[in-house]
Amino acid sequence: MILETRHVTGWYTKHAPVIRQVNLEIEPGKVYALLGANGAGKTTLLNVLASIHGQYSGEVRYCGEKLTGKNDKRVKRYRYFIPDHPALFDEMSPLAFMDFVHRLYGKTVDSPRLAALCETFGFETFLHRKIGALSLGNRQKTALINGLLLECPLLILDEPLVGLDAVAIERIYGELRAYAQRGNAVLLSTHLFPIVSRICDEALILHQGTIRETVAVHGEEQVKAAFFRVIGHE
Ligand SMILES: Nc1ncnc2c1ncn2[C@@H]1O[C@H](COP(=O)(O)OP(=O)(O)OP(=O)(O)O)[C@@H](O)[C@H]1O
Repeated sequence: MILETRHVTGWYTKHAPVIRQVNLEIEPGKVYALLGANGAGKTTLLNVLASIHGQYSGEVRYCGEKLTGKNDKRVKRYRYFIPDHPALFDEMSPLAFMDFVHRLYGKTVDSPRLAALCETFGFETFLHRKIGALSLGNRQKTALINGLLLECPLLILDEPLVGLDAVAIERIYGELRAYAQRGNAVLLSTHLFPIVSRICDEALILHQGTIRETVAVHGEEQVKAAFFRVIGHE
């Protein structure tokens, strides 16, 4: 098991939890979708799993190792997290940023793989520009390419398609599927059913802070129906 949680309850204000009793099992080889209405608690849960939000009770374990809370340095062995608005350094180039993050993770950039990913995402010409001058989509590509290159056992993505063009969306579908097939796992939050039906094996439906249902994905309509049934809408 790459990631396992037991009874995770998280809050911003004590006595007012926004996620409750979350039990998850993330296995290698699979892509998972985290679905939920606005305010369901998706970002909070992903932040807890990534060891960015420390106000929680219960257990978060990566490969059997229990996290101690916020900023547990050991998580770098296990996960890379791309938030919905990734914090990048505007003065750096994407290449310098990737190099910097790889060093934090005790790794070096795999140049041939970087070249291949740049070609996949049409990113070659942006690699040496200033991040601060990049478009929204190209900033997102910087974070995504970096995450794919780091190849941590778990890649966590909060709404990964924001800002991407149609070509990049098709390409990221392929890259994320391949990422899991290499023995890793992907956990992504989304509001978009096409990504779920195209690349996800399981959908975790979060409603009012609780995982109400975990469904094996067999198609867009099936996931949509499960989602609306859980959240109580047609
Ligand atoms: N920094 C914060 N301080 C206090 N409350 C917060 C904070 N961030 C989120 N919340 C609250 O926690 C709850 C869950 O929010 P969260 O952002 O995790 O939901 P979400 O499912 O990611 O929503 P969305 O789909 O809109 O991005 C909401 O009620 C929100 O108002």
